[in-house]
Amino acid sequence: MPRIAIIGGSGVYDPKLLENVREEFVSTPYGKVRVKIGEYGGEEIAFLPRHGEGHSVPPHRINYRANIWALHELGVERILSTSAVGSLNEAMKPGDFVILDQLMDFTKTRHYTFYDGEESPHDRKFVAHVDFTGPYCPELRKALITAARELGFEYHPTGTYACMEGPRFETRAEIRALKILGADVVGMTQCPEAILARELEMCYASVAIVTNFAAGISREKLTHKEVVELMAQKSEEIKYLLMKSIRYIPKERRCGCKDALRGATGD
Ligand SMILES: O=P(O)(O)O[C@H]1O[C@H](CO)[C@@H](O)[C@H]1O
Ligand SMILES: Nc1nc2[nH]cnc2c(=O)[nH]1
Repeated sequence: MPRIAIIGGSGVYDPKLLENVREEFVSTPYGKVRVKIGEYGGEEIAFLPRHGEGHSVPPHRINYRANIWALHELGVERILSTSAVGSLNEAMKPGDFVILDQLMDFTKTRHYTFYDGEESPHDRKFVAHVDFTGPYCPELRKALITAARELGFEYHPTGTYACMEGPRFETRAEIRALKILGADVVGMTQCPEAILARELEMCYASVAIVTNFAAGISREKLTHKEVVELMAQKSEEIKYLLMKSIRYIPKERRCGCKDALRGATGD
């Protein structure tokens, strides 16, 4: 049973670090999910490409609830993810790694919760308001930071991610506004992915890889091609970072993630 999962974002479509990979189809109340499960470092790791194998699913159409529910069904407690981002912070350059610690949600049409009361398509029919002060697991963040430092990568131990609806990139005015609001990087997939993991009391952290300066800061036209190309250039480093991080994840969970529902339901 995999305790740890990796969710691969743009440019991360196959679990290069896993061996003896098998596929499991997990039925969830939100649909079926195909998950790869392999071995690394003597333990089972699950892998899920959030955009599908051939990047066929755009960010606003990803079935985040099915994905996170499926990993929970498999027994996953800890999720590491990658996210390709644009940078609003001149100190965060293309190719840099940012271990996210905060996010802001500007998405519009997504499904943000498992807790729809009586309408929930499962037996968790209660109302829940989870604390999300710190959206990322401190223990997973520490593992990513330690690994990035030891590997000698260009990394930033904190960063605020603004999640936009997409699939278009931003206007110059939107980036100007996000910078005033304190965002460091911008993407399209951390919400509701991070929220849903917390709602199922799973630990979640994301390593953002800066692929470009954001609209109005970059002198070039923004292209998804550039995003995927840079992610391809970074694929070995990303693999080493994930492999090393996994070794630093404590066996015992001492973070608050595992008790996220305590007090959230009013009982
Ligand atoms: O966040 P990931 O999945 O890395 O994908 C990023 O890359 C795409 C834009 O090129 C968007 O989907 C953005 O969210
Ligand atoms: N929203 C958004 N996502 C990205 N992913 C990679 N670059 C970008 C960007 O500039 N904006």
